Amino acid sequence: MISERVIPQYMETMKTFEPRVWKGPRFAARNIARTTWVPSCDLDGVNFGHLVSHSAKPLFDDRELDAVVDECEERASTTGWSTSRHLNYPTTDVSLADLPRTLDWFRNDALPSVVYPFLTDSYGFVLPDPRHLRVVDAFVVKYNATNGQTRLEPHRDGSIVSFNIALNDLRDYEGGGTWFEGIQTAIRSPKGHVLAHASGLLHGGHPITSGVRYILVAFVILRSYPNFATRFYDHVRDR
Ligand SMILES: O=C(O)CCC(=O)C(=O)O
Ligand SMILES: [Fe+2]
Repeated sequence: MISERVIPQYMETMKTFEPRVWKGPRFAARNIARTTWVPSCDLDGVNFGHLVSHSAKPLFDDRELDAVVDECEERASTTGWSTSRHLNYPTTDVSLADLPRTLDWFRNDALPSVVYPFLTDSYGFVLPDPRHLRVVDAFVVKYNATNGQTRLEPHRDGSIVSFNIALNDLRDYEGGGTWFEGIQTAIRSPKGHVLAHASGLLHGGHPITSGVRYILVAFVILRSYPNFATRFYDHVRDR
């Protein structure tokens, strides 16, 4: 059920997404409104926070997101979409490693100034300072109701925290969203919103019934924490 077991490669791939400069946050992370689900509980039954965290506002401009989709479609028009990058639960995707403009924006701006602060603020009960976080895989996923993949079956990612950035508008497709088995809900994320979750939660891509949905998905680990998938094990095992 765990989709990613190729952990040794993460030591190499994390270098691709390492910020060259650590910019300060764009917003004070504590001021980012968010909706949360799935309370975490430690063994004494104490809840320290929630395992799913969704920004209540867009954290990126349309211009930045449109540039990601444009570069991705431009690249896919020559080399095609990949459907074999993830072994057990493959998405139709393009790696950010193949999108130079997007990669530069992602590693040097989006991660250090927006997403990492959002994650450490959402998961302060387990994640330390943003500088310890490392993305090990990041890719643009396309769901297409008429020609291509429409869903992703429930699975668990092999990182510590996963997040996705919605790259297009909810009106561009029907259905869709990130499905969480534990709450029996698909969270439909408006353009620019960031949806983060403990990677080990059982989740999937809810089927779209019309249109096209684009998201940027990334898997995050802690630099120097070797046992990634089980970091949240006590929290996710029944969910
Ligand atoms: O479509 C989604 O919202 C989920 C995608 C996902 O879980 C993944 O790519 O690992
Ligand atoms: Fe996933």
